[in-house]
Amino acid sequence: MLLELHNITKKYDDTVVLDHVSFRLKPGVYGLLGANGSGKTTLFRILCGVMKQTAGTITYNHDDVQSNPGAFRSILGFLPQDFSYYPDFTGMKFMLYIAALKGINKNFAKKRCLELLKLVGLEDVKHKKIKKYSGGMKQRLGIAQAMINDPEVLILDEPTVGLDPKERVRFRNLISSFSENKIVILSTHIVSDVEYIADEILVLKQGKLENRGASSELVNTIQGYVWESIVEKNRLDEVVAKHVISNQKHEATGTVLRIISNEKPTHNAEQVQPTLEDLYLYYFREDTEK
Ligand SMILES: Nc1ncnc2c1ncn2[C@@H]1O[C@H](COP(=O)(O)OP(=O)(O)OP(=O)(O)O)[C@@H](O)[C@H]1O
Repeated sequence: MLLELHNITKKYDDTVVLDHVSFRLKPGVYGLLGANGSGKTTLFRILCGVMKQTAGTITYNHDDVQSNPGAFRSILGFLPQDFSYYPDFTGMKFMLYIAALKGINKNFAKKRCLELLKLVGLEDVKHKKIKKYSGGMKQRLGIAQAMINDPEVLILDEPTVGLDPKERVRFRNLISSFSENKIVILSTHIVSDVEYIADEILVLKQGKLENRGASSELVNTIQGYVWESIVEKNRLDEVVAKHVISNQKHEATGTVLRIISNEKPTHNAEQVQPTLEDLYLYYFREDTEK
């Protein structure tokens, strides 16, 4: 299994939204990390054949996927960001409906849908209407429908948006358990979603693949740029205004600031070990300030 993007470029009129994005993915979990508007959804839509790139090619096992879209679609599972559920359908009916759309044999479909609903923890509510499901339950149904054809490539666009921390953890565990011998690509701007489960993180910034690597490798690239400093109350506003602040904690002696800066930001600042959250702020400081 080898998915390769070669110089994928997408323009809307004169605006370049994806700029020569190239990467090769073998089985594993990949976190596509980017601020809002960095091009994640556009990239996924192109990968899934919903949209055509302006230039570049995509190959799967060295075959051009767009010259035989049916073949690629049959091994692809997709959970779009704006996935629409039919609120009056039950979970089971919805799964059977998706199975029918994918042309799965009726007898097999029932067995497969039950199996998947069980796997995502919706067995007990399979005959309940989706409008009664919580956000987390809907997302779990979303992943179940994306898995219906036992895909080799699974694409999940911001699957954890709107989930509470407990559901997020559950969702992450689910993805890990599904990921064996699959290429799973998951986009998010929530760092903790990918920090633990992604084998590799792809950082997309303003349409360009800025960096890729294991979380620890990427974090090492900002070694020396993360600081902690105790700042007295009367200087707090000034320091906060001048720097990218990753965290603020009020203590009796003053405020402890975690600061992202190429240079020592205050006289008493001390270097600390960076985290992936710091890396995100380092890459997307302009985007997050907007
Ligand atoms: N149909 C369109 N016409 C023009 N510009 C578009 C169109 N669709 C998206 N864009 C622009 O392309 C850029 C990338 O959008 P995209 O939705 O791919 O980003 P994203 O990383 O998925 O962001 P988000 O996390 O907000 O969904 C944005 O600047 C967006 O405004």
